[in-house]
Amino acid sequence: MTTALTGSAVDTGAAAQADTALRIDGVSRVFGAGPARVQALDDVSLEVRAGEFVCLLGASGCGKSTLLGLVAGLDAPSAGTVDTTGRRVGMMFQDSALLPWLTAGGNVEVPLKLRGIRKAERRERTERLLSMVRLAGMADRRPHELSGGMRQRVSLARAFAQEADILCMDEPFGALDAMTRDLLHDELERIWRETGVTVLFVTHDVREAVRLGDRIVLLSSRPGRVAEIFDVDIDRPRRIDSAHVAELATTVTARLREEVGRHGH
Ligand SMILES: Nc1ncnc2c1ncn2[C@@H]1O[C@H](COP(=O)(O)OP(=O)(O)OP(=O)(O)O)[C@@H](O)[C@H]1O
Repeated sequence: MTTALTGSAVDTGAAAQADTALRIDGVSRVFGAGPARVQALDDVSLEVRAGEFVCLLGASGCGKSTLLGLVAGLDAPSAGTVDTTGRRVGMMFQDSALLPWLTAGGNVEVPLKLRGIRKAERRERTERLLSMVRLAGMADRRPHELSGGMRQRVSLARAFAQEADILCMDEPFGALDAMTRDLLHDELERIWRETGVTVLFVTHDVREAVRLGDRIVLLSSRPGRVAEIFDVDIDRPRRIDSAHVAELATTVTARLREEVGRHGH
């Protein structure tokens, strides 16, 4: 496994199976011991199809980021297995985490550089990635010269520069205003459809999960378990303020409330 500032590339070497991109089987994760012991995840199982967009939804502290870290190979389960079927895994975080001394283009180039791609090709790919997130011509700007939304676009371009088959996204738009977030949902959906990447997207925003996901995996808290899986049977492209999205969001929210109530949060 190689771990870089921008994320990680993991290849488990397991036999790739045509349609299953990710198999999580009986996964538990315990942190600490004695009175400080926290069971973050308990017996989580989930299969994700290649090209599927799965949203992990749950209350704060239910283990969403822990599960993502296990898939990305940044952490190991206490029990159970995570099989990424030989596929490359990439990461994108809430904080754009751009390197301030590099330009937007320089930041996007980092994963390409780490993979030993030559300069001319790096430049070409970076330009393509920046236009994909509608930042063509911005390659020479430094992060402080960009708005929050633009920085997150650069981060999105850098995430796609990892050329991952499975992209783990940990609340990537959580800190953005609603309008910018809306635009980035559109961009992400478009790029996801163009690239066919498998996405595992963590959020605690129900509407965002319904807007983006093919399926929504609702996790319960303490310990994190799969409480329910919702199929999102709404035509794309979706609008976050559409009646269909609102209707399913109401159902999911009610179920989420039930889970939160059960644990006295
Ligand atoms: N390295 C660690 N050491 C000890 N406890 C940890 C560690 N990482 C996570 N935890 C605990 O495991 C539980 C799950 O944390 P995690 O960050 O995965 O939740 P989350 O659902 O992503 O939360 P949020 O939505 O607030 O980001 C929490 O109780 C957290 O305190």
